[in-house]
Amino acid sequence: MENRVFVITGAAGSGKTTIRNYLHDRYGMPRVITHTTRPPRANEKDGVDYYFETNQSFFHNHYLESVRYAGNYYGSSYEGLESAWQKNPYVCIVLDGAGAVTYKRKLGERAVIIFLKVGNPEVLKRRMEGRGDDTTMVTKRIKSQEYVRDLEMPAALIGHAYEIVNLDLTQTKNQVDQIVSKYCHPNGRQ
Ligand SMILES: Nc1nc2c(ncn2[C@@H]2O[C@H](COP(=O)(O)OP(=O)(O)O)[C@@H](O)[C@H]2O)c(=O)[nH]1
Ligand SMILES: Nc1ncnc2c1ncn2[C@@H]1O[C@H](COP(=O)(O)OP(=O)(O)O)[C@@H](O)[C@H]1O
Repeated sequence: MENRVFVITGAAGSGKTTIRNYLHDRYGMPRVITHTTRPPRANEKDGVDYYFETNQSFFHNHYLESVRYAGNYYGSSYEGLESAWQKNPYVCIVLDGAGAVTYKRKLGERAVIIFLKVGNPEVLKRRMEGRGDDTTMVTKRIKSQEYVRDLEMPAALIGHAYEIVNLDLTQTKNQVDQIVSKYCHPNGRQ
């Protein structure tokens, strides 16, 4: 059985974390935890949501890829991916658009990319506020070029990624189920 990493990408508030948690809860896929210098949100825990780093400690890790997003660093390590694959051949990770492109380029067929789209930026803003994000952070995020870039699927992924419009969550989960069923069969064969 070939290892796969389901990469969930899209703009802030598009539902990436929600779908990552769905893949974990419904299919038992381990979540690859990434590293960031962004301060934790009120409900976030170190080692669960992210490995929270300082501007110094961030650079002590060995990254498969890393990016700067809205003024903070984010990176995913080879070790994190390998250790998730040791637990299960199917794992999931949340990345920005640039990270998703790098995963596709480096991992080829082993990276299954799902781009979540929400056409209306007002809906995204409401979702970020609704989950309790700090208002100043939301304003900064929306002004960042990375946020604007991730509203659309990266050109390099067109034809190499699945796109789901995440408005109705039940429909989104059904579409995710259809994608997963192409790779994971109940009897364990691909
Ligand atoms: N390339 C890359 N992007 C990451 C990594 N970890 C998180 N991200 C992305 O960084 C962006 C900002 O994440 P976050 O601050 O948690 O905000 P959120 O998207 O509003 O939940 C999101 O697009 C995440 O998918 C990583 O290791 N590498
Ligand atoms: N289809 C949906 N309809 C309404 N709310 C949603 C939907 N998908 C996710 N949400 C909510 O929107 C907020 C942002 O989702 P989240 O998964 O944290 O996004 P991201 O990780 O992409 O920033 C959360 O409060 C989440 O519960």
